[in-house]
Amino acid sequence: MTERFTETLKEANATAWSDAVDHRFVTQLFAGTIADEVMAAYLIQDHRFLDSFLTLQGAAMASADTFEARLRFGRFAGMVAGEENTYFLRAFEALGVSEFQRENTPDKEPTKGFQAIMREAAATRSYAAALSVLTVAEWLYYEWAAGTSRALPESFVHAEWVTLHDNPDFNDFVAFLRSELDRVGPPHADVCHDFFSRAVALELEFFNVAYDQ
Ligand SMILES: Cc1ncc(CO)c(N)n1
Repeated sequence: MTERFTETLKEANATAWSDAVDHRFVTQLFAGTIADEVMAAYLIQDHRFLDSFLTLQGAAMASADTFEARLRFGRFAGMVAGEENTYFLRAFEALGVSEFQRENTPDKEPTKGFQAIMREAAATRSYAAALSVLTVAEWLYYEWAAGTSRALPESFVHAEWVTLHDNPDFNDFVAFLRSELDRVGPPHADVCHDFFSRAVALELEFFNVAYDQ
């Protein structure tokens, strides 16, 4: 049997992929030992990630070739714009992050990098390109969140960041993204490899810079 296209993409980026999945951010998140300043710095940047992520989902919805896919993107975008966004607002409150602080914190490099690659992928109007970036973002998060049987941390700020990326709907969305990229990616393999590997590198950097204070 030939290997799945998405497996080939992941294997081509195996080192950066596992460095991100096994990052100390993840270990400390599960242990509940992550410093509040690190979690706050990460979430401030990630709330901006969410904005560009929704933009790219809109582009994927527009460029998808089936009604079924558009329905799936629509449902997921509703969850992100709803309960996931609400998690951020509750977490900022619990961590004592004010709106002033959020507005006056500059974008870090990986945040800018994600905004740029998502804009770039959207501008190609290629479903395969959009899927390559979306698949990295969701599949890599699925792997660190669902890949182990670790107990959930106590604080909702930590625990819900895990369960947002390990629940039946999220896991189904990851499976959907992979099967879509397996289906439409191979004729555009070079473009997919390019977007996929740049997105994996950004994921690793995104975790790294949460520790730069
Ligand atoms: C940086 C980053 N990658 C992936 C996800 C999952 O959506 C996220 N929230 N943030």
